[in-house]
Amino acid sequence: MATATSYPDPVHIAVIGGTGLQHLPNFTHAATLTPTTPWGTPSSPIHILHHPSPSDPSTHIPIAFLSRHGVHHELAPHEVPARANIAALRKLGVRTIIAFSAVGSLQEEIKPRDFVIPDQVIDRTKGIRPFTFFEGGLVGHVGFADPFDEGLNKVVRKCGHSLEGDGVRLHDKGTLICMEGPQFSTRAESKMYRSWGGSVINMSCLPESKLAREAEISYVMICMSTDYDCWHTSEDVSVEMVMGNMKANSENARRFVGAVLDELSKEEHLELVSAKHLEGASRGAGGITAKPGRNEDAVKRMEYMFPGYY
Ligand SMILES: CSC[C@H]1O[C@H](OP(=O)(O)O)[C@H](O)[C@@H]1O
Ligand SMILES: Nc1ncnc2[nH]cnc12
Repeated sequence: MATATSYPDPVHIAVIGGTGLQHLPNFTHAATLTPTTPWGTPSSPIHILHHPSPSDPSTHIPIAFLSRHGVHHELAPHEVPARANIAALRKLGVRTIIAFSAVGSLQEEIKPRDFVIPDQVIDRTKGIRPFTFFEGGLVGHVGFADPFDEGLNKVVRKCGHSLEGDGVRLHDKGTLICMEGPQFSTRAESKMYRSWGGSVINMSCLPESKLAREAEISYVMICMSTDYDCWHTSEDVSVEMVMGNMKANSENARRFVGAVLDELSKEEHLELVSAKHLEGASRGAGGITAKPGRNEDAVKRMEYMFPGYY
């Protein structure tokens, strides 16, 4: 059967898969989309998967899946077209993103293969990644005090804890350091991040989560620890170590994501996954540029996500 290349209905929930989580098997595949946005093409085709509705298994909830580093992990963290990814998801109707990431642990108690749901992030990227939709004649400033959606995080934590004792260990909170990479940190940097209160470290949360906020999409990140970076007495991080732990624990990672999708598909979470609480935030944020000063092309680009906003 030929794969559909379009999807007729809005899709509210997306999963962004990271290192070692390039597919979500065990879901019915409904369509493969290859959109182009004013910010380029996304990292990978977007797969629309059908998730059986918990209240009526004869119906389904569509889920969008995107592989952050490309289908074969060919995009380095600084090459991920985050604006195209987020814009394409928004255009599909996405209002909730469950992002997945392989992270280094900066704390003894966060052991390799443990899961962490961060509630804060420290930006250690270097400004070389395009990081905003608001530029070129349309200025906007959105709030980012709490980078991860607390309502969604509560649901994610509950799902993670429900799998505990079954191989899953979960830490409810944490400060994520997002570094530039692609090289791993020096030992001095790793120790400095610990002194800052960092819990885990990756190279992928930013600008992804900032752009999601600008796109009025709720965003959370499920992190899986793969190593102790290089501050610990154990062996220093390497790609082999990251991939080895990801592979060994990938079944738990998939079960975790599956449990979150099961829960979010319930009718009681409809309001939460529609991110009603973020609606209009970017209209106000972008209102700072007076109409006569708005650049036509910048406004046109934003029309892709927000028709009629500016
Ligand atoms: C392969 S180690 C470094 C790489 O792993 C993480 O990827 P992701 O967040 O997409 O799971 C980290 O952020 C780096 O991109
Ligand atoms: N130690 C580390 N530093 C940055 N990103 C990572 N992803 C997995 N382990 C990491």
